[in-house]
Amino acid sequence: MTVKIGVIGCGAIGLEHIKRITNTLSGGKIVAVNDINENNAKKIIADLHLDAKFYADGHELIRSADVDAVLVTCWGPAHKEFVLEAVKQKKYVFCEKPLATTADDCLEIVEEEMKQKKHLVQVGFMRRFDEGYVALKKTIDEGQIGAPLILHAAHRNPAVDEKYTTDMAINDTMIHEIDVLHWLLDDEYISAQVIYPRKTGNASSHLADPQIVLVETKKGIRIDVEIFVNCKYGYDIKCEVVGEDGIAYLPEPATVQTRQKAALNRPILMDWKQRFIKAYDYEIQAFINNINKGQKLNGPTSWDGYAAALTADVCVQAQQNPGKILPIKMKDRPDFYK
Ligand SMILES: NC(=O)C1=CN([C@@H]2O[C@H](COP(=O)(O)OP(=O)(O)OC[C@H]3O[C@@H](n4cnc5c(N)ncnc54)[C@H](O)[C@@H]3O)[C@@H](O)[C@H]2O)C=CC1
Ligand SMILES: O=C1[C@H](O)[C@H](O)[C@@H](O)[C@H](O)[C@H]1O
Repeated sequence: MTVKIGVIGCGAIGLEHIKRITNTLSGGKIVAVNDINENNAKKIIADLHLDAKFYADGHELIRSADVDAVLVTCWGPAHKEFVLEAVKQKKYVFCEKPLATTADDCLEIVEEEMKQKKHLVQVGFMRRFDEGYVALKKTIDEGQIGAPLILHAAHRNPAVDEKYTTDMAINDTMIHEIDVLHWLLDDEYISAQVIYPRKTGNASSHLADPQIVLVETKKGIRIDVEIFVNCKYGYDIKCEVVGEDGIAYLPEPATVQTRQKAALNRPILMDWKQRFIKAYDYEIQAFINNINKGQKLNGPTSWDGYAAALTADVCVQAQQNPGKILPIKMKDRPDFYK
């Protein structure tokens, strides 16, 4: 069977996913696209020679009998309405992070999905599908470094534009660490604290950059996440887990090392689209395969979307109260999501 897919939001990542489904992955076909920028959406249909229909209304796309599953890749504040509609129509939906912009909105989606008694939602936290993070989790789960005690992480972008704001460092950027680290450690967060080092001269006047977020987990693990979105040198993601018997590191992307002109060189990626390109492929292929085989979705769920949004909400409050340690109080996970 081929999964007939409709895409809502044909911007940067929407186009990436349309290309991968059309040219790289198997079992899926783009049959419908929507975007408030109609011309851009129609240009993608033409440029990629898609056998797809443009829908002026995302909700109509979701309700169409020609669409089996929906990709929500539009602007974050518009995610909730489309995910909720898809769930109500009993359609599978892959929603790029964030699931919704507030924890309460995520809970509305959780409630609706439980009402449907079927796992219909996968959230685009692709690092859980990244080979490096999967290998790092295997090392930890096998006890190779003993009990994890401390985790150091860094999320560095070469630069961001003027529209990027201090809170986006949490709810747009660090949200990846928020989701992947508690999955990696099989643990839950209990508090968050934000501190601000000396500001880089390469950041806009309105933006606090870099930032350090300190998180404690239920097991007592202490996590520090550096977010530095104007680091200039590259798109660089770090994760170091300090255990009682050793240390484990997130593998660096495979790049060729050269020795020339009295220097040792290894290129560093500059673009998130390249750094996690296989993880994006794996997450979307898993979504398609599970639908095709009638299997339960095995990616991040609506509940994971809620957990990330709630943690991000507290981290944003911690940004506004520098140095203050704020509690993270998560609702109990329903059996439906265990
Ligand atoms: N998983 C990942 O690594 C990444 C995830 N993202 C997420 O994907 C989403 C989109 O990000 P980008 O593609 O970078 O943004 P973008 O701004 O390039 O594209 C967003 C598209 O959505 C359209 N749009 C906005 N509101 C809409 C609405 N109500 N209905 C239909 N279309 C609408 C815009 O016209 C635009 O074409 C965001 O939630 C972002 O957080 C973005 C980059 C990487
Ligand atoms: O989701 C993303 C990208 O994947 C990058 O990891 C972040 O740096 C970026 O801010 C965000 O849009």
